[in-house]
Amino acid sequence: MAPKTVLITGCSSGIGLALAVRLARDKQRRFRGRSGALAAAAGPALGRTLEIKQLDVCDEGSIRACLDSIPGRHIDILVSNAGVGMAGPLECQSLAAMQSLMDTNFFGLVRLVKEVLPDMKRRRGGHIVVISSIMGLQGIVFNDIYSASKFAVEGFCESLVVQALRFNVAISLVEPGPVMTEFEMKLYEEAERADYSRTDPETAEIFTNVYLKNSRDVFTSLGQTPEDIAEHTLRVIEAARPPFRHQTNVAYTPMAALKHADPSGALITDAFYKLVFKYDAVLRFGLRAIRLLRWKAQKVKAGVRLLGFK
Ligand SMILES: NC(=O)C1=CN([C@@H]2O[C@H](COP(=O)(O)OP(=O)(O)OC[C@H]3O[C@@H](n4cnc5c(N)ncnc54)[C@H](OP(=O)(O)O)[C@@H]3O)[C@@H](O)[C@H]2O)C=CC1
Ligand SMILES: CC1=C(/C=C/C(C)=C/C=C/C(C)=C/C=O)C(C)(C)CCC1
Repeated sequence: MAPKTVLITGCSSGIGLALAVRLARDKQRRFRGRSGALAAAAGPALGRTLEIKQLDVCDEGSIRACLDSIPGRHIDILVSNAGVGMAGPLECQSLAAMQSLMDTNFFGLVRLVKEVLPDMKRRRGGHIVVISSIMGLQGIVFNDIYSASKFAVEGFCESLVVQALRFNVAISLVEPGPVMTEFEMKLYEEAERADYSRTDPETAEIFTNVYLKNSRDVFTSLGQTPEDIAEHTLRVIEAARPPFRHQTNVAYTPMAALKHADPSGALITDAFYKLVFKYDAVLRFGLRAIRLLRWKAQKVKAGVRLLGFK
């Protein structure tokens, strides 16, 4: 099988970086890629199965220049990963910042697909893999704009997939829950800088003392590594019949199921309300228990390695 050309956006850190490194180091050398800035992590794969390119998903010219530099503009797999986060009370966020987030997370994908899909349709083959989020299926308190951007991504792909299939082009949405990357750190840094005088004291208190505190615990207890997401994405890429949706974190599957179990929306809204405002002690206890179990599991794994079993 000839190696496949993969274009991954947003490779300077996090999921994009882990995926680019994973594909470039594929033992069977099935992938050839061009991506963002990641020379340091690429090691010996650089220049052989990995090439680095500048690409701004908010700039059509930059996308076109990147594609034009690829022989025959031939891309087998596009991984649309570039994205930014935003969390906090709506009143504290400027419209310009919201529009910029939509421009990256949603229109960035649209710009890429507009450039790549016609070539894939002509060739009657290709795969567009989109790093969406569990928040593209269910909103989470104080993530109003970010979640809206991922809902837009999901709606766009859901509409497009049927037409694409007619041309033998697959579309897949990868839907991670929390992942431990710079994404999380950037959110906390922004929260430190935010001007909470733009909202009422009660909302500010809920965001900083309830949401942010629990969110940190959620990331440490339920968060996946970017390498985990790279493995999940690889499985989606390798599949003989790629799934349209793929959730990476089983802890979040009940959340999405609850939404669809009750079309009125009462079940899921009520569950979230209670988790945030009523049973937060239970939530914290549960998260602590999960952290402890994960820590124990790591120790066991390390012990097994030490004994030479792996
Ligand atoms: N971390 C998480 O908890 C989750 C993340 N996701 C999604 O995963 C994707 C990757 O995020 P993650 O790895 O966590 O975060 P990181 O912040 O580590 O990585 C984001 C990447 O996107 C790039 N990027 C941002 N804007 C642009 C742009 N205009 N053009 C090109 N590249 C850009 C960044 O590059 P640079 O900084 O150089 O601009 C960076 O390489 C995002 O789409 C995010 O929404 C989904 C679920 C959970
Ligand atoms: C589950 C849960 C919470 C937080 C979830 C978070 C913080 C999820 C983050 C997901 C991300 C970052 C997805 C990125 O695309 C709360 C509201 C604290 C309390 C209620 C239960």
